[in-house]
Amino acid sequence: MTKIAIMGAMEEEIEPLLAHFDNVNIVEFANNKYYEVSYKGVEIVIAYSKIGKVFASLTAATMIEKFECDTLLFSGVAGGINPKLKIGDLIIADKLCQHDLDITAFGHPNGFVPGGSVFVETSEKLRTIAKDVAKENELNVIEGTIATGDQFVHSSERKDFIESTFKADALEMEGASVAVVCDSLNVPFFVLRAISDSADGGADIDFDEFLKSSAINSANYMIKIVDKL
Ligand SMILES: Nc1ncnc2c(CN3C[C@H](CCSCCOCCO)[C@@H](O)C3)c[nH]c12
Repeated sequence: MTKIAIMGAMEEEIEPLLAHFDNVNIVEFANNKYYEVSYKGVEIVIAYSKIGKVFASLTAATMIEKFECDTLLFSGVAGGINPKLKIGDLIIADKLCQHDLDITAFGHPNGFVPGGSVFVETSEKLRTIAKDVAKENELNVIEGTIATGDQFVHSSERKDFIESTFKADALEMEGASVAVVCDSLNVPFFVLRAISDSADGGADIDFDEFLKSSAINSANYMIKIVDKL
C-alpha cells in the first residue's frame, strides 16, 4: 500500500497543501510536526522541514524510516536561473546537486565527495506523471537541474557560479539533500518548485513578495499530481 510523503521547507510551502485535507492527525517528533491525512484511500504524511539541507535531510529520513513512506514529493519555491523561468513559473527537477559542497582543494569537482555523485536523478516515473498532468491542465512547466546550497542566493556572482558550474536552471536550499536521502533509501522522489525570485540583487525583496503566491502555484500542481498516483 503506497504511503506518500509530501515535504516543504517552510510553513508557507505546506499550508496550501494542508488546506486540501481535513481530519489531520499531528505527530510531534524530533522538534517537528508531521501531519497525517488520508486522501482518496491513500495515506499521506505532510511536513515542512525548516530551512536548509540538514533539516531537510532529517525530515526526509524521518518520513521514510519512521512513517514508512515509500514515495516522497517535495513542493516549494526556488530562485530562478534559467531566463525562461519567470516568477510563479514551475520547474520539475530531473536531477539535483549541492552547489556549496566543495573539496576542490583535493582535485574533486564542485559538488562531489567520495562515495557520492555530483548529480542525483529524480524518479522518471513520477516526472512522467507530472508532465502528463501539466499537459492535461495546460500548465507551462520546465524540466531541469536544481542546485541546492545552505545559503539564500542574492547576488549575480553566486548565481553565475552556480549556473556555469552545474548548468543549473533553478536553486534552493533543500532539494539535493532530500535527493541523497531518498536515493540512498531507494525511495522514488520528485521535486517541484515555483519561482519566487531571480536569486540576484533583488532576490530578498521578490522572495518576500512572491513566496506565498508561488508556494500556492506549486501546491496546486502537486495536489493534481497526487490525484494521479
Ligand atoms: N534566492 C534563493 N536562494 C536560495 N533558496 C531560495 C528559495 C527556496 N527556499 C526558500 C527559503 C529561503 C530561505 S531564507 C527565507 C527567509 O526567512 C524569513 C524568516 O526570517 C529556503 O527554504 C529555500 C527561493 N529563493 C531562493
